[in-house]
Amino acid sequence: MKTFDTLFAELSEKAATRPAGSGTVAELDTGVHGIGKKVVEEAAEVWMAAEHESDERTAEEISQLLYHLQVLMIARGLTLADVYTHL
Ligand SMILES: N=c1c2ncn([C@@H]3O[C@H](COP(=O)(O)OP(=O)(O)OP(=O)(O)O)[C@@H](O)[C@H]3O)c2ncn1[C@@H]1O[C@H](COP(=O)(O)O)[C@@H](O)[C@H]1O
Repeated sequence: MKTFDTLFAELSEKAATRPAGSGTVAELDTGVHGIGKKVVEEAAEVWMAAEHESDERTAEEISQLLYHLQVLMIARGLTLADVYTHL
């Protein structure tokens, strides 16, 4: 099963090698402004799912929020350690 850390490694590799067809590369190319909008959108979807939908749908929306947060971290050049130090 993929974890937060293994997804981050995968996305970092995509950012470095920029393979054709990667949604991550396309999202990175929208910049911090575009990625930030996705983070806010997914956060709202997490909230709505938690209030009104199933556990599975809520977990799915949370996974999407985590994905977009990781893309934002990579766009800003942040590492996992940069974030973990604040946990
Ligand atoms: N985990 C994710 C992931 N989560 C979310 N997303 C993207 O975020 C979008 C979800 O945002 P939207 O709300 O716009 O989508 P939606 O169709 O409305 O979906 P819902 O929110 O309504 O469920 C998806 O369509 C994907 O483009 C993801 N895109 C990629 N990954 C993983 O990232 C890795 C690299 O992906 P690529 O760069 O595309 O190769 C792979 O392991 C992927 O599984």
